[in-house]
Amino acid sequence: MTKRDSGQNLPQRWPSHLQYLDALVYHSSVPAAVRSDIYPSSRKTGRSDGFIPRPSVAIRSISDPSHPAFGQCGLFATKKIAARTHILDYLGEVHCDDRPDSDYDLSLCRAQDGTSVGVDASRMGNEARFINDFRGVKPRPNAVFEDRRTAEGDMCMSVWSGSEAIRKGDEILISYAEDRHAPKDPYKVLGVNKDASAADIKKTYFSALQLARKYHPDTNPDQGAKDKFVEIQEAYDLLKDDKKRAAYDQYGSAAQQPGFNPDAFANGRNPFGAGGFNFQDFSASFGAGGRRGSQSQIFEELFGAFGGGRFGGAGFAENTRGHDIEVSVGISFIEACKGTSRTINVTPVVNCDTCSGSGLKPGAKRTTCATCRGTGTMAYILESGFQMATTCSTCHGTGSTVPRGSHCGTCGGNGQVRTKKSVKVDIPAGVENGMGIRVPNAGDASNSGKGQNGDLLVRVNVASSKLFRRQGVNLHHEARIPMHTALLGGRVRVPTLDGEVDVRVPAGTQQGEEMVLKSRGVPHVNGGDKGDLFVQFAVQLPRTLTKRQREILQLYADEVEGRPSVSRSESASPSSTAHKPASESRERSDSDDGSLVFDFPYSASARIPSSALSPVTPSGEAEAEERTDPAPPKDEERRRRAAA
Ligand SMILES: C[S@@+](CC[C@H](N)C(=O)[O-])C[C@H]1O[C@@H](n2cnc3c(N)ncnc32)[C@H](O)[C@@H]1O
Repeated sequence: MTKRDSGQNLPQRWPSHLQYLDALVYHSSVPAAVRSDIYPSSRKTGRSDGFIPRPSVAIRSISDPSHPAFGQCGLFATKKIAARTHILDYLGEVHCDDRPDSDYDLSLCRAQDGTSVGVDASRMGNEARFINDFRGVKPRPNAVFEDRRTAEGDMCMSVWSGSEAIRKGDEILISYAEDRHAPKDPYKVLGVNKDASAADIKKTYFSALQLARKYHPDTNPDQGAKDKFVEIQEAYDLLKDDKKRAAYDQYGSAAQQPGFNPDAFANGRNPFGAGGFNFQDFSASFGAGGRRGSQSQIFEELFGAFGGGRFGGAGFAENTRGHDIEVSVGISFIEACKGTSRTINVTPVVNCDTCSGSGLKPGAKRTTCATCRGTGTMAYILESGFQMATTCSTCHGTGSTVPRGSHCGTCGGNGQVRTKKSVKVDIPAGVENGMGIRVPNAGDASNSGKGQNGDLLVRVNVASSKLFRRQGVNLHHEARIPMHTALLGGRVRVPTLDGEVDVRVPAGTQQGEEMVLKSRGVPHVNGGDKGDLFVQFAVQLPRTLTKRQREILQLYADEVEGRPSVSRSESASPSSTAHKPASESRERSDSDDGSLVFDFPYSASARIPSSALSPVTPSGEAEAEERTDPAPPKDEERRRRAAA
């Protein structure tokens, strides 16, 4: 079974467009050989044995603006989870194709033939897909990934609590930067010292051959044994080659990745070239070239600022840069049109003032990091098949750790703390809903304390307006005018961004006709001319009429329809022009069917002359230059309507 019955027992907040899984699903990109390697049971149905019907977790929205995944979701403990406890499996689509755009693509394992196998939960998965990375949220993760074989022998990635219990209500946070599939330390695998001679290594290898044979796939069908055999072989292959060994000694496991270029690595560039890393940058949406580096930079879409780790999408250079902080601000429609500013409170990671970022008590010294052996980097494999080095999560790229008892009392040895800061953000006129502003360097300090700060990314939510509808830089306003103003002409008060103006309504204005108030719209966000304000007339018909109004209109109707109206005209107002016999006040014309009809009683011009539209106002003046009308009814059509 791969999917729950739709709508049944789905976790709360499970997105309706995603398929919920009970077990891993195998994508067609997984070759048969790899499939039998990682999925020997080939069960068609049935649960993965790691599935817990009601995991002790719940998906919740992240409502804290200082959380780097603000606005997204995270996974939280609904009850206390004891230390080193299996929480749930990371389920999704097992695949071997490239998924560089997926933020939910985890490295599952490397098949025996070296094929990189991923599990992608972007389209389907379970609660585990909502687990966020710890960086920018907490100083350390409280959960770990552990790849394992299920009872049936299928490969699977599980999430376990770490060395401490997870409290009820805590967010489950993991480090996506570690790669459990990176090659292991070859010295440790063979059990030799770092300074062992080539002869010693060879000797150890051959004496370990006995052990290796025990693990040879031909003699031991167990998958764990196969892995062990490959491990020993790979360790020896590396250490027997002087060049490879020297590179490993210098750069750690990153040097074991295909295509590794030590020169590029040494220069701080991506040592594996550009291929495969689909690192997105914020695209400057307004005007060519963007404005990165200016005080505030506009970008069209916020992307997950999640950098590095198991998921595709980040480049090597990102490792030295601090995390971006994402926040949202709400502004009014008018503020968006005219520009505004906001002071935003953030709590970025900064270097500790007490120890100047060293993490040490005065006089104490750091020791070489045991995890990365001082390189500050760890390797991991992208689903694209490329591999990359990333910051060591133990020493955060510094290559060293603080000995017990030597920690700085303020930062606890991290060298960094979170601090409250207020950042003034200028929001330019013309900003549209959902756009973002980048404030360079206002994000977290880099893990190593040496790289560039991350940025502050401010998403702007613009409230809608009751008066205006916005289309790009143009505004639209519906001006309601009474029937008599439409018929006889008059004035209407129209709101603009700079206050109300009086606009002259020409006699004979039709429902839906528009006039344009030039340059009364919104400025382009990157400068340039303002748009226009389109005023559309909505003619309001009275719902009730007085007796006198009814009589006047009846006279009008009689005239239009060519009926004699003698008796009624006696009771109508003597001043009314409608008293005149229809034949005197109206041109007559013959209809197609031979009956007599009267033309519409005033001249409805298709275009209102601009002179007629010049508004006169004490508070402002708007020049209406153009007008677009619905096609005027043809004579024939008018006659038909009148006859009807
Ligand atoms: C596996 S998903 C985690 C679940 C995600 N928050 C959601 O609601 O679907 C990974 C994505 O979450 C976001 N994310 C998770 N942890 C983050 C962190 N520490 N900093 C920034 N973004 C993070 C990034 O957008 C990343 O691409």
